Amino acid sequence: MRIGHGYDVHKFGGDKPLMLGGIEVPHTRGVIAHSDGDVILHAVADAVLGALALGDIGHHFPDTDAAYAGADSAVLLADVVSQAQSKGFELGNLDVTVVAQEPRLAPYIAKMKVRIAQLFNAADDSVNVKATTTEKLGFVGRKEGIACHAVVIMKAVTNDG
Ligand SMILES: Nc1ccn([C@@H]2O[C@H](COP(=O)(O)O)[C@@H](O)[C@H]2O)c(=O)n1
Ligand SMILES: C[C@@]1(CO)OP(=O)(O)OP(=O)(O)OC[C@H]1O
Repeated sequence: MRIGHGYDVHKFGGDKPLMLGGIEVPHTRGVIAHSDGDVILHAVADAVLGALALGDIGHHFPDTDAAYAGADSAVLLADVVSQAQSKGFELGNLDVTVVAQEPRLAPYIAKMKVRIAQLFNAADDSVNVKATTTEKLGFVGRKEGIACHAVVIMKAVTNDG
């Protein structure tokens, strides 16, 4: 088993829809990013890459590469999952904490969970997504952006079935 941690931040702004956990979350503001700016999927991808000692998403999908302009982060995560499979690893479990003063995410958490599990070809109960504010403290509290932490266990694929 291998453990990995991922962390990402994106600043509110721009004119893109707000993508979080692979779904569009209705909000007055999106975030500034080279890709679609899905801070949850970026943290998750970094956690998986970390678990397998494969670097980070900036290394695999550089923000200087026009190929990733407006990229669907679900496609980037699927690529990372495929790299993990090639190394003989699959999802054990994933725990995500998204840190946002706004918008209120509780109504969308279940859908994010299902979408992320789908991207791993894993059972829904392998994935947990939770949200917290920072009680109006710091850049998140000032509603300047959204942060996300992800912790993952990747387990070796067994062929005893
Ligand atoms: N963007 C957010 C942040 C939090 N929640 C939910 O509210 C609960 C209380 O948040 P605290 O910051 O006081 O811990 C939290 O447990 C989340 O369920 C939310 O929906 N959206
Ligand atoms: C996802 C990538 C893809 O170009 O760009 P951004 O959307 O800017 O996201 P970030 O988390 O800053 O960095 C990783 C990038 O490689």
